[in-house]
Amino acid sequence: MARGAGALGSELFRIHDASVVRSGKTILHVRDFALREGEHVALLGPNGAGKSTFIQLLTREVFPVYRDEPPVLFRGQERPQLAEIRRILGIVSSTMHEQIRVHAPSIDIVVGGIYGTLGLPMQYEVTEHDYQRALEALDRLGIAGVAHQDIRTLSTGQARRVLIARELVRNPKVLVFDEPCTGLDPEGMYHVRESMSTLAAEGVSIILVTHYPEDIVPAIGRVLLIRNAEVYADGPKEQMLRGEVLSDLFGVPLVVDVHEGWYSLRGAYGD
Ligand SMILES: Nc1ncnc2c1ncn2[C@@H]1O[C@H](COP(=O)(O)OP(=O)(O)OP(=O)(O)O)[C@@H](O)[C@H]1O
Repeated sequence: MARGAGALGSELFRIHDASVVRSGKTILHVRDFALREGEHVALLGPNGAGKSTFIQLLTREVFPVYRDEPPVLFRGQERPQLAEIRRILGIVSSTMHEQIRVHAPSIDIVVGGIYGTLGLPMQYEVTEHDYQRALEALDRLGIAGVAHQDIRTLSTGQARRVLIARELVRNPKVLVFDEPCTGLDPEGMYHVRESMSTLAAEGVSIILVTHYPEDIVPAIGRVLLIRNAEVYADGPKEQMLRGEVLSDLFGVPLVVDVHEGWYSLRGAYGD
């Protein structure tokens, strides 16, 4: 199995022979998958392939069909505490961005990440230490300067980074980026991809879910291709992100261009 570059820590997740069934239909089957601390992986595939279901298997939001041998393990445990998973794993998604309708300083949104609320928590007393942690998280992403600015007045790229900081504030070991560039303009995409690169370099494991090779930052060395409820291929990026492989995955003729570790995809019209 391919691994990302750099020293890898202990095993975080293992899936073996896991099937998720809905309405009598298998919507995902995973034969073998393991992720170690510090490893980065991208899940790429068409709409409805099973990518989100894969993530929900890891976060235990969906459960596989029962087998005597447990199909999903977290740090070797069959029944981990959900709070333990939540402590080490953060999720950044475009849908969360859509939920931000309040006018609030960015730092309050980040402090909310400590308590699991969207803005400042009502039932807890926020401490000076919480604000300090929030400021550090914003600073890691290069946007400490917007801490006291209303999140609704930020550019899309800045606002998305505030949401990344909201996850980062709990110091997760793994960050899931679920279609993180959906709805962003080029400035937003640039900064979100840059943030993924920065965090990967700092040793946070990145699990990226995407439809686009452009999101797969150079630090991510391993790609799982998901199609028709199965892991169609799992291996080094250089082997997975090839024109003929992706043409087969998406069912249309595609060409892949590579420039200094960044990949892009275009249609092979008339080729
Ligand atoms: N409760 C359910 N009952 C029946 N089918 C379901 C149910 N939940 C999900 N599915 C189906 O399972 C399949 C996999 O869904 P999933 O959301 O994991 O795909 P995805 O690869 O994340 O798609 P997208 O790229 O569009 O987000 C889809 O075809 C979906 O319609």
